[in-house]
Amino acid sequence: MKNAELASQAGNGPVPLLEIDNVTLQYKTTEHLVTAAQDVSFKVYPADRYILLGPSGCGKSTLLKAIGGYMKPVQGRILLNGVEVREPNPERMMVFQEFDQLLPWKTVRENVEFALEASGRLQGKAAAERAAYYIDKVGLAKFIDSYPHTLSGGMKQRVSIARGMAMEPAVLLMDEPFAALDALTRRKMQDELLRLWDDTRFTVLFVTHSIEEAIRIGTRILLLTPHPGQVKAELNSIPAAEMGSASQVALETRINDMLFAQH
Ligand SMILES: Nc1ncnc2c1ncn2[C@@H]1O[C@H](COP(=O)(O)OP(=O)(O)OP(=O)(O)O)[C@@H](O)[C@H]1O
Repeated sequence: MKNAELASQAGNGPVPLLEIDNVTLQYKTTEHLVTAAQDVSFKVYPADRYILLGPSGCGKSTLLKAIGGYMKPVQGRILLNGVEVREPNPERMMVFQEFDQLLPWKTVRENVEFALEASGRLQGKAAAERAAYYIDKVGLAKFIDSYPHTLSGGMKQRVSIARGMAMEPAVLLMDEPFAALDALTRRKMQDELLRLWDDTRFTVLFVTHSIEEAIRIGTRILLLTPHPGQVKAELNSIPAAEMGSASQVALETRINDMLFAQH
């Protein structure tokens, strides 16, 4: 039996899927030691849409990299299902902001299949079927045999999301995935992500510096202080039906005040 199940049976309440426990992250360059995040703790539960929100340079991407297993904490631990994260793994798939995450010489279908096969997740017919399923989910069935250079930025980003979701990771890590899109496409992609989530209830950890995006996408929002990032607060977002209402404005104002408060 897994540790998480044991803890749950011991009556310790809901068990986090992901636990960031007192984590400090640093970069060592030849001249400097940069502390990107300091003593950060938070917990992500299954089916959370968990947002890391904070000003530029507060260490959001660095935290995501460490959760992805690309960087080791100098202090603290990162646990997925009770097991310490030590290296990258398909259980923690990343989707980045850049549009050039796809292999240009492979079609949409081949890009998604390749990730499944190279990671050892699925092979052959099973990989092809899984790829087609998620490409359809992101509305690109008609473009399954197209090459990336023939797609718009938003479409390429959809392929990256399909590729991440096709791995059916324990947690999908998204680093400002819509930041480089125009406002209209960005809004459409946000709605699409929420529709996908309604369908499959995956767990997502999403980095943004847009307060509006955090409220729209998130169920819970972690506010980080300016560099080096420390936890300022953790807030619940509002239900989708309240977007555009006075409660959205109130939450935006509250977050804004907290992010720009001096203490
Ligand atoms: N490879 C690196 N080497 C040295 N310092 C780095 C490196 N990457 C990031 N940093 C520093 O770590 C700090 C946190 O950077 P990070 O990219 O995690 O912030 P962020 O909150 O994601 O910012 P943004 O919203 O602008 O993307 C910054 O001070 C940055 O300069």
